[in-house]
Amino acid sequence: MNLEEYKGVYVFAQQVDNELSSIAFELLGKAKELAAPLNTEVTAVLIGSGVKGLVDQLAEYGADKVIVVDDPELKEYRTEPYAHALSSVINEYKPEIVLVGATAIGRDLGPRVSARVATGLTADCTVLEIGDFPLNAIPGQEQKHNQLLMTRPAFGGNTIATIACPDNRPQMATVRPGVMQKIDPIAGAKAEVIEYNPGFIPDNKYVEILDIVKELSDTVDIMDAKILVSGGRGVGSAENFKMLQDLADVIGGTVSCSRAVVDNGWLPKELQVGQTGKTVRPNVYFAIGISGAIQHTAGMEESDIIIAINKDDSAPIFDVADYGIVGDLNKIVPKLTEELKKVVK
Ligand SMILES: Cc1cc2nc3c(=O)[nH]c(=O)nc-3n(C[C@H](O)[C@H](O)[C@H](O)COP(=O)(O)OP(=O)(O)OC[C@H]3O[C@@H](n4cnc5c(N)ncnc54)[C@H](O)[C@@H]3O)c2cc1C
Repeated sequence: MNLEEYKGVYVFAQQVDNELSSIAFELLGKAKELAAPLNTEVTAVLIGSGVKGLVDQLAEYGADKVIVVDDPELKEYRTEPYAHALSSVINEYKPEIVLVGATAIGRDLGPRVSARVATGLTADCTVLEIGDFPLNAIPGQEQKHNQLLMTRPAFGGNTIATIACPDNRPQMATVRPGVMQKIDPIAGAKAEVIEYNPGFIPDNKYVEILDIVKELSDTVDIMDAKILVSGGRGVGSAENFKMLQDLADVIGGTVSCSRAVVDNGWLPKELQVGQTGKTVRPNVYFAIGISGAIQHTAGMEESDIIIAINKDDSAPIFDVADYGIVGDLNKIVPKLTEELKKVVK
């Protein structure tokens, strides 16, 4: 493998029902940052059926080029044709870096594609940067420059590992939604468009979709909420979450929770924040009766303002909190709700 042949930072621009997923824009933001020290371009790979109309949005969020693979076989996500499309793009255009969202689709697609193009993939990265590998080379050891350094929690979140892929290309990573920042869209930006179709031959490996049943939810996605009122085991029961809901109602917030709450069956998994839940970045995050385990803080520490309420003044949540209230949540939360009612119109 001649590594010099591989150029450019590529992003799998996930779309569902011909609507781009937020992760596509987040990855473009990161790709732009990575492309600068490499002096290279950002390319979005847009795969679907009738998706050409989405090209301009990708340009506005940072794509210099968009490779469009448009085929009726790609209308709904199916592993085989999508893996064929993305691995064919990689074999044809030889990117140096490929970023994929760690969504349900990306988690299925990324590893399969990396195996097909015979390279490595680091899953669930929280930090991506360009640097030297190994960081501290011992005398006589070759240090490679301009490598993609991919950082992710390891061993159940108890340590942080930085992984590189120095001998193969492309360097592939999946990134969880909500971790990377989108750029402010540049209105009217245009990208070079390349249409590419590797050909699709439906065979008995293609899954036939008989029906799609959409789940309807009346709760706000916690990843979109500006204010989160998050409760932990300290809340004590499912019924006691009514107290957190009352607070959320007054300030226009959404209730979320720690994993202990989900494990106890008090709230559904879709409301869980953290390493095995969702990564959130609201303007205000209330952590009520949450100890602040690393697996929880990994999913919320980027919030603008963190307010912790805990009866234990040595709880680790206070290490990441901007404001802390030490005391019994059963007394503090109703008082806070009453006081806020007076000021919030
Ligand atoms: C691989 C792995 C992945 C994980 N992923 C996640 C994840 O995604 N999200 C997540 O949250 N966790 C995750 N965990 C679990 C995590 O390690 C913690 O066990 C969990 O976050 C603890 O939840 P908690 O803070 O609600 O409960 P606890 O740790 O039990 O803390 C309860 C807190 O409430 C306080 N408290 C109790 N009563 C009151 C009161 N009356 N007033 C005020 N404060 C009170 C206590 O002082 C305590 O600090 C994961 C663990 C592993 C191993």
